[in-house]
Amino acid sequence: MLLGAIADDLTGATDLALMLAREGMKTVQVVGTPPPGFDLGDAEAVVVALKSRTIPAAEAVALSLEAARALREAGARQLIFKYCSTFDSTEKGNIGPVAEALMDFLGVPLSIACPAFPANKRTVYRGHLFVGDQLLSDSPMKDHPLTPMRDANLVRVLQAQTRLPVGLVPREVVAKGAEGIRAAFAAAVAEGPRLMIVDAIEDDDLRAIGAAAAEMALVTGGSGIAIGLPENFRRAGLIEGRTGPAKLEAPAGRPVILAGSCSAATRRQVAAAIAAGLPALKIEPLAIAEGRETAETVLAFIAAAGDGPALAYASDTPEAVAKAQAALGVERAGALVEHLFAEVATRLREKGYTRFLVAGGETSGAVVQALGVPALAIGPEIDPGVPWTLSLGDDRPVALALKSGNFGTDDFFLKAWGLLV
Ligand SMILES: Nc1ncnc2c1ncn2[C@@H]1O[C@H](COP(=O)(O)OP(=O)(O)OP(=O)(O)O)[C@@H](O)[C@H]1O
Ligand SMILES: O=C(O)[C@@H](O)C(=O)CO
Repeated sequence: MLLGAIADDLTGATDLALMLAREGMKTVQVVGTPPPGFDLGDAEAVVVALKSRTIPAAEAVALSLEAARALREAGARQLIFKYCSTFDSTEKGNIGPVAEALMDFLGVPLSIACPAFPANKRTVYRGHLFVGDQLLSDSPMKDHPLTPMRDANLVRVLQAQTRLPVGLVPREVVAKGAEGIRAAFAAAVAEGPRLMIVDAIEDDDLRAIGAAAAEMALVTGGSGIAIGLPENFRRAGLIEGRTGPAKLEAPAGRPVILAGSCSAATRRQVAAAIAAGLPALKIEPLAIAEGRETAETVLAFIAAAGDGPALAYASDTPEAVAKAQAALGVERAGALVEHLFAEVATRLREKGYTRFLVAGGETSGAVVQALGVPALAIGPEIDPGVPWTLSLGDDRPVALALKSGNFGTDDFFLKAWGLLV
């Protein structure tokens, strides 16, 4: 094992694991910190998926340190702390506190922070994060229920979360390539900044940053920050070049789509699936609360839908979500949907369903936890940031596509199945 990663949510971990696999590392994703002796096979990279994005900072730090210790003990020479490409955090954290604690743990003088993921239109320029053509603070992320992002200046955002001085490696330095970036890192160590936001607007920037960070014990960022790291190990003769699988051999069984994400991309995907004639059942939190919608009603719908994938979705407009939240409370509205999907997924597996496409990070977390999946092998890319995966270490394996809310093209729910054999 060469590279260890700690991701602050499940779909983010899958996103990173795909990046590492695509760039040629044998990669395994584990759900939570693996216990001592956990069989990691011949993995060269291991991504630990935590659920630490919005929990209290002290808890996020403790969980991340536990994962870091396990990864180091398993042999990791370099660690990645993976967070969202939209830098999802609050004034208190958890990006700053976790990065700081991991630097202390590893005893390193300098680390970097770069959420850029150009394939999904997240770029950093002069320290400012863009989502497509908009500054982060003008994007829909400004209204996120848990981590509203109202400042696009990442130096300022990160500085509010850490005692360590935060600096910037601007694009004109990144454009000089690995040598130039390495010189900027050396200057920072001499001058005082300990955490550097690094500009990146295209994959070549990230590859140069990766090469410059070959000796850095900790890097932090979105999945894009990993794009250039496998090449360092390849150059050192520690891994062989190889490309990931084009298709995934999924266990025989029926398919289903469970969408608990209300993000704009997911809502477009739901609309496209309905327009294409997929059997679709809309689930409303109020109907669950009043007992009108239950696991039985959802299972009956899915069973009646035939052999192709049926869609059960709670995805709704911001207005409808706000209404449900006003009636039930934010937490209860979310929990009702998550628990229902978790129960439906468990019972579907008992009925022989083996192919699950789940939309939404929290929703995926609830489903994977309910299915008791300990680890995931990474299969082919459906869209940037979303692979098919195969559950590992359980006796009834399932194929899972765990989609971050805002990832994927509009026809994602339709085209994903073509990558399974
Ligand atoms: N109609 C609804 N009303 C209120 N809450 C809902 C509704 N539908 C889903 N939810 C809840 O909203 C939350 C959506 O979070 P989730 O992380 O699954 O999706 P996302 O935020 O789009 O994805 P990601 O975290 O990957 O960006 C879940 O807790 C889900 O149960
Ligand atoms: O980086 C991203 O955007 C995703 O992997 C993610 O973490 C979404 O929650």
